[in-house]
Parts: sequence; structure tokens; C-alpha cells
Amino acid sequence: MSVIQFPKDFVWGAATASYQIEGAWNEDGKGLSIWDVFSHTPGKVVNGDNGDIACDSYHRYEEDIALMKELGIKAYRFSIAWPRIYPQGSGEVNPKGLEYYHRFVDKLIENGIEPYCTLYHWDLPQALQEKGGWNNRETIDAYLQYAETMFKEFQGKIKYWITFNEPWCVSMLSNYIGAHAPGNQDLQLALDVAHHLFVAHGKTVRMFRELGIEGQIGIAPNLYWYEPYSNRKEDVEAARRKRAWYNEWFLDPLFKGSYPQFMVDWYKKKGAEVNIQPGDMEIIKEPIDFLGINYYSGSLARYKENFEDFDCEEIDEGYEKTDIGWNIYPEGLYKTLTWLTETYGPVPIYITENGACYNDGPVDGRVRDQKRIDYLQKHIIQLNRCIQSGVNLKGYITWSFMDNFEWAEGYSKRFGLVHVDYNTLKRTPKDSFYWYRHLVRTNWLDI
Ligand SMILES: CO[C@H](O)c1c[n+]2c([nH]1)[C@H](O)[C@@H](O)[C@H](O)[C@H]2CO
Repeated sequence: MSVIQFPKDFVWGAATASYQIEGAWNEDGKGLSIWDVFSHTPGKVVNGDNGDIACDSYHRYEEDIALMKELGIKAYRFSIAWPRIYPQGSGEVNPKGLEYYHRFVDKLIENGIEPYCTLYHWDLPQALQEKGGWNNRETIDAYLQYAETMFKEFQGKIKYWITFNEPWCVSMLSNYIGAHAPGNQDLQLALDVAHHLFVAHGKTVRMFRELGIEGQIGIAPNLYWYEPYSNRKEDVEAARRKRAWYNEWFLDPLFKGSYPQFMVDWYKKKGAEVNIQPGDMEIIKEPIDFLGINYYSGSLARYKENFEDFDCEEIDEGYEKTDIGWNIYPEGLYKTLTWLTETYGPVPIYITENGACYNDGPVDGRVRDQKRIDYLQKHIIQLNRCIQSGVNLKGYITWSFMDNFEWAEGYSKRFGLVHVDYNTLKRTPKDSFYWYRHLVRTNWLDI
């Protein structure tokens, strides 16, 4: 047995998101979100599930925070439901929405837990979607008004802000692949949405600085690692395109103030281009304080002419998979973070999501989720490698604190350290909860 030790100020946390846990979908003045509409649309979500109740955390947050305290985490990443604050997306503020999040954040702080707040985790006010949503540049202004309200309202309470969760999911998954709300399937639209998100991000960071808000601000892209199937030129280039779809496209603008040219050219061949207005790229690269990285999986990539969008096919090398079908590829986390540091410099990084889907349930009151423990351990070991290799890694926030509404998969997929019985809403800490508690308390891993 050997021990790997983490830096004494390393931040251990857990994450959730508003639409996935809160429920209270139409309570206390909350407006509709695009996920209320999408999940109420037949055929969009497995089993016709929706977030009307979810984990009912809107009413049970004190119980949840007590469990977080027992877990011993120092950071809790959550998101604000924009439609609770601005039911129509802009205009009149809903005081009950602000009151709820003040009660919630105060309770976190009272329990010694640092709030890490995601301003946008996909639940766009429906009223804005009806005016074009993220395809309409005016949504940027509505987002800025929302962000300014939150910065001023929670000044001194919330000191870690994330502008957007996973721009790739908001643009590509939701507006090109179409699996998530609002469910469009248009590559040009997806590129426009991504660009508008970036402009909103950059303007928000600039405003954060100008307002002199105490704290740090960043963004949380989801990154994916593809390794070439062989060292043949066509395989190397295919893997590079597939990685860039997830990675460079969503990092180059932030750090270089430009899109990766080889991908701009690739998209042009597909009939799509980036519509940049004067000054946009300068705004987008407004320096951030940290980068949140969401990493789950990776794969092998091989050239295949005219296959899907990047002339690239994934090769299943026989990776073990989680219950959602994603490869378990912990080395990909090391490759991703070392590549990121070599490419963009020693930007402070928090892992803002990493976790595994395993659908274990309680047997005799205990949830034996050893496979989740194994997944987490394998990835956390890679993080120690990253730190030893010079990656400026500040913390690890696992996905997820509790089982929750897994978007188009509904409640069929479980990622939590805490099991939720959706009939009774009973919370049951899993074996992984106690394993993670030991890691958080000791700051080391026995391997
Ligand atoms: C495709 O993997 C993405 O990086 C990703 C995975 N996940 C996410 N993004 C989202 O940020 C969470 O809301 C999901 O619940 C979570 C688990 O699916």
C-alpha cells in the first residue's frame, strides 16, 4: 500500500445544479425554464420524467446541507435558477427567488461550506427562448442584468462564480445534436449560440472587475480526450478534430482571443461559419481567475471518410464502461490537464465535475457502490499525477453530491454520493459517501 497526499489547501467539494435537484418548478413566482418546457414535451426525456419535484431540494436544502456537513466538504457547487430571479428573463426581479438563495447560501456558510455558484446551468427562462434564446444577441444583455443582480445581491457571501456550465452542451448538445433543451439541430445555430455565450461570458467578467466584486470568476467547459488509434497522419488529424470539437473550440477564444483556424476551415466546409462582430474576441478573452473543468471520459479516434461530422470514428478498445455507457478512461484526465497547461499556461484549475453513473440501490439500508469508489479513486490518482507534473490544480468537486434529474435520461441514471428514493425522497449516503468523507478528512489516498 502507498499513500498519495494532496496539498493542505486543496479544495474538496461536491456539485449539483438547480433544475436537477430543486423541484418547486412553479413555486414562489418562479418563471418557466426551457427545461420545464422540454421535459413536459412527450418523447424528450426517458420515462417522461421531469424536474417538477426532482429531489425537492427547494424545500429540503437544510437536510441536504446537514449531509454535506457530515460529508465534510469545504465547497459546494450549485447553480442559480435564473427564472427564479427573473421569471420573464429580465425586467422585474422576483424577491422570493432572491430570498430563497439567501437562506440557502447563509445555511451553507453557517456550516463552514464555501458556495461555488454557477450562474447558468442550462435552465434559460422560457420567455427569453421565445425571443430566440441564445441565438439572439439580446439575450446577452438579459444575462448581464441577471449576473449584475446576483453579484451585487450576494457580494461578500458568494466568492466563487462560474459564468456558464459547459458551453459545448449549451451549443452543440442542445442546438446541433438536439438531445437537450431547446432541441435544435442546426450547426450554424450551434456556432452562433456558442459565440453569444462567449460574449456574455467576457462581458460578465469585465463587469465583475468594474464593479469591484470580491472573489473570483471563471467558466466550466466540459473537456474530452481522444487518442489517435494509430500514428498514421489521418488518425492523428481525426483525433485532433474530435478533441477540438470539445476542447480547443471552447478554450482558444478564452485564452487566445481566436477560434482554432483548422476548425473554422472545417466548419466552413460544412457550410457553417462564426459570425463575429467587431470587438467580440477582445471581450471574450477577458482574463479569468480560474477554469472549472468537467471531465468524465475519453476514447480512441480513427479516421473514417465522411463518417459523422469529423471524418472520425470512436474505437472501443474494450474500455470498462459506467452505467451510462461512458468509457472509464482516467489517463485521459491526466492527458487533458497536462495538454491544457502546456497549451494555455498555468491557469488555476478546479475539477468542477467528475463522477460516475452507477445505479446501485439500497440493500438492507446500505448502498454498496464500490464501482463508483473505484472510478473516483482512479481519477483522483491521476489528479495527483497532474499536480506532480506542474498543473495548477486547486481542487476537486465531484459530480454529484446526490442522485438527481439526469436531463434527457431522467431519473434512470444515478451519479450521486447520496442515493435518493424518488418515491419517498429519502436520502441514503452510499458507501462512496463514506469513502469520500475519509479522503476529505485526511487529504490523502491509500492506494
Ligand atoms: C457529457 O459529459 C458532460 O461533461 C457532463 C456530464 N454531466 C454534465 N456534463 C452536466 O454538467 C451535469 O448537469 C450532468 O448531470 C453530468 C452527468 O451527466
